[in-house]
Amino acid sequence: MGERGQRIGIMGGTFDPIHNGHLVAASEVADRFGLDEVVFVPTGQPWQKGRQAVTPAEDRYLMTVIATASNPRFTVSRVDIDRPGPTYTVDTLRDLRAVYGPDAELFFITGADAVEKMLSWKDAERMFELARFVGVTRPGFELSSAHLPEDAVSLVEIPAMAISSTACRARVVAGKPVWYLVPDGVVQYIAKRGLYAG
Ligand SMILES: Nc1ncnc2c1ncn2[C@@H]1O[C@H](COP(=O)(O)OP(=O)(O)OP(=O)(O)O)[C@@H](O)[C@H]1O
Ligand SMILES: O=C(O)c1ccc[n+]([C@@H]2O[C@H](COP(=O)([O-])O)[C@@H](O)[C@H]2O)c1
Repeated sequence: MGERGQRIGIMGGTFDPIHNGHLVAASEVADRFGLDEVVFVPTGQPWQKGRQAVTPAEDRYLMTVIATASNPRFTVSRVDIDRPGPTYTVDTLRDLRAVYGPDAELFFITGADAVEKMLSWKDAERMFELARFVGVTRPGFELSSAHLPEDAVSLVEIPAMAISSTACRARVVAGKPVWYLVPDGVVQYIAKRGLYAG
């Protein structure tokens, strides 16, 4: 306390599994905004994902820890997986504000697909008051903030990573490699736990 407020990025996601697109997004925004830390926050129950079951939270959490362990500025928070019920970003931001204190500046990072849907998120108006939002480019999606409150979201172009968790899961089901799409330790964790094998 007493120091200048820390600049904290928040990278929320289902991370089923975490892939290099997530890591590049966090790294680029950290560089662009001079962030001190990026906290990766695996979701508890992602209520807007169109499928019934996601992989157990502990597996998604551990993959996120493995993927981020080598970067001194990346950390992982359990706030969303430890909170019962559907995951809402408005709650994530309240919880992380309590952790980092009133002086911290919070930057919530999302890809272009998430930016499209943001107005449908719970208490969106309140949510925009609790953090700055940063939307990053993603192949296959238009990045625009025209539908959002003015100045709520900053847009950032990042190197195009045509990777999705859906495609990674489908590759594992089909017996294809996910090397170099996800970090090495995550490839090994998926194999060790037999995730996505069908
Ligand atoms: N390749 C990518 N480039 C930029 N942003 C991405 C990329 N993949 C995911 N994101 C962003 O990361 C956040 C978390 O994404 P999520 O965990 O849902 O991954 P996903 O690949 O979109 O998953 P799925 O294919 O299962 O829907 C979202 O804000 C999403 O827009
Ligand atoms: O707050 C909401 O209502 C809300 C609705 C959909 C997604 N989110 C958050 O957006 C982030 C990316 O979500 P997803 O579903 O693309 O993995 C993650 O942190 C989610 O908790 C939040």
